[in-house]
Amino acid sequence: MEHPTCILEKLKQFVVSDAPPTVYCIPDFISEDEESYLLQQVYRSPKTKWTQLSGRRLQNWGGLPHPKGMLAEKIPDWLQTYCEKISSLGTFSGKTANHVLVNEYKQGEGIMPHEDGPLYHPTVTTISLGSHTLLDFYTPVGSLEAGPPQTEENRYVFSLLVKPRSLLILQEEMYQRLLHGIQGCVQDTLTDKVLNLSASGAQAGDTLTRGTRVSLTIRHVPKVMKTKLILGRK
Ligand SMILES: O=C(O)CCC(=O)C(=O)O
Ligand SMILES: [Fe+2]
Repeated sequence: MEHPTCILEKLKQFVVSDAPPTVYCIPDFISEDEESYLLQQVYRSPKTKWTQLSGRRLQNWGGLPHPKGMLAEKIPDWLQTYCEKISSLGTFSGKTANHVLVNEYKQGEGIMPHEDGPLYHPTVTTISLGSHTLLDFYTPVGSLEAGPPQTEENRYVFSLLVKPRSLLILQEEMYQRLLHGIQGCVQDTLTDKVLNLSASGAQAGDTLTRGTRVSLTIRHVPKVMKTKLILGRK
């Protein structure tokens, strides 16, 4: 097998050079057949795996991350394959991803700007299925770059066009400092604020209509509990 750092070196061509360190956008990371297969598996999961939130629904695989440690649960083979494939790129400092969030956004749905936080290794990797989206980035509240006033609009800095079948990798400043979110809209009109326009074969002024997008957010949770602690027992 190739050494992970050599692979990460090869991935350098996919770095979005106008963005802060570091974001990789890797087009066609999976084939159309893999995309169909993964969608089939997502929708074949038991209904009870879904949690409905406002503006999206999700499946959590691998356990619930917790400051005291995640009680690890087995990740099904159809996801484990991709955890291993992505980890073999060297994305998690030699560790293997052990947590997957499946998010489903219907047309017009999104996710509020947020940070992924300290329970994860500071790398987030995302495989997109079914539709493109625009991932928007924001400076944190209280940083001096935006405003005043510190409205969401003033804190907005740029977007990335995330295509179906692509792999997105965020690390360092892109993970640790900026917030990310997805506007709940039906159409995206691309502007020069989309930093990976040309690399994704798009142009400012293009209008893209969203469909249902399913994303696989694949991460590594460093703190894992080996055994279940039985709390509150007398
Ligand atoms: O759907 C996406 O690409 C983003 C998901 C996300 O930000 C999260 O689950 O924390
Ligand atoms: Fe996130």
